[in-house]
Amino acid sequence: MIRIEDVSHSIGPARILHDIRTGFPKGRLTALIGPNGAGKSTLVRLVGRLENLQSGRISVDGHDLALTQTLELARVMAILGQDTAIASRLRVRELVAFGRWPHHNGRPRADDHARVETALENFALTQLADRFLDEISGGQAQRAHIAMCFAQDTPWLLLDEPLNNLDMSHSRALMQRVSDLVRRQGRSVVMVVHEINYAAAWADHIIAMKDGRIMAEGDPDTVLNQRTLSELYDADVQVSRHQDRPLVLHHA
Ligand SMILES: Nc1ncnc2c1ncn2[C@@H]1O[C@H](COP(=O)(O)OP(=O)(O)OP(=O)(O)O)[C@@H](O)[C@H]1O
Repeated sequence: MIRIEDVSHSIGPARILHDIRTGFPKGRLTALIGPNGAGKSTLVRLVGRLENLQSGRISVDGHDLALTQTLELARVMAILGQDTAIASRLRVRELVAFGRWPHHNGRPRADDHARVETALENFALTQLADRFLDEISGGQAQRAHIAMCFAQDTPWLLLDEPLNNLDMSHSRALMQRVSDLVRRQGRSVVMVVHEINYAAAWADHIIAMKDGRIMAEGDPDTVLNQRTLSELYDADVQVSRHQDRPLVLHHA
């Protein structure tokens, strides 16, 4: 479990997170939802240690994040940030291979190469593996970054808006793959999602954030109701059902 205790965060005079106390359950797919600016990315970045913790405590499977070595953390947790614009003169295969670094420290073995090829295949990137990142589309580049996270082969995956730029079929394929990781391999995934029905269809646990606070958390049936969602997004929504899961309708 990832435990988050009394975490507050400020940027300059602005308070971004207010005393967050929550947990991401182990072996589950957790979706973080909420309007733009709610603090979802900031929370994910703090958990992934891309941002320094200013107050409170975060622990991953009992290990205090503040006391964990970077290499050790990279074997436990892979993180896909929102800012994926890295060196564009890198080929797709080279980017995905970075995911193996925490395991081989610069000396890849046959198993590392095999896992890179599997990740490329899983995200339909084999044909693009020798292309440079600035020679592929935004959605293809997004898939390459996700493939790098998968190649890292960690018990925890933190994905900040992984569906960005993905078309419907690749979005569904990603959700299926993530769900497989959770259900068949017992991994734990936390993802920020804007497309609420992906959370409704696939998540085990949902955390709804607004204005730097947690507004609701629980299983999809608990969180995805008309009252909570209307308040969360300041918009009228209807909640129906499809295949025994909530289906959120927000077409005026
Ligand atoms: N570098 C920064 N300087 C000042 N304010 C920032 C900075 N980064 C984020 N913020 C502010 O922090 C708040 C939370 O941002 P954050 O990116 O965590 O929200 P979010 O819920 O992930 O939003 P989105 O859904 O739009 O990605 C916002 O009000 C944002 O304007």
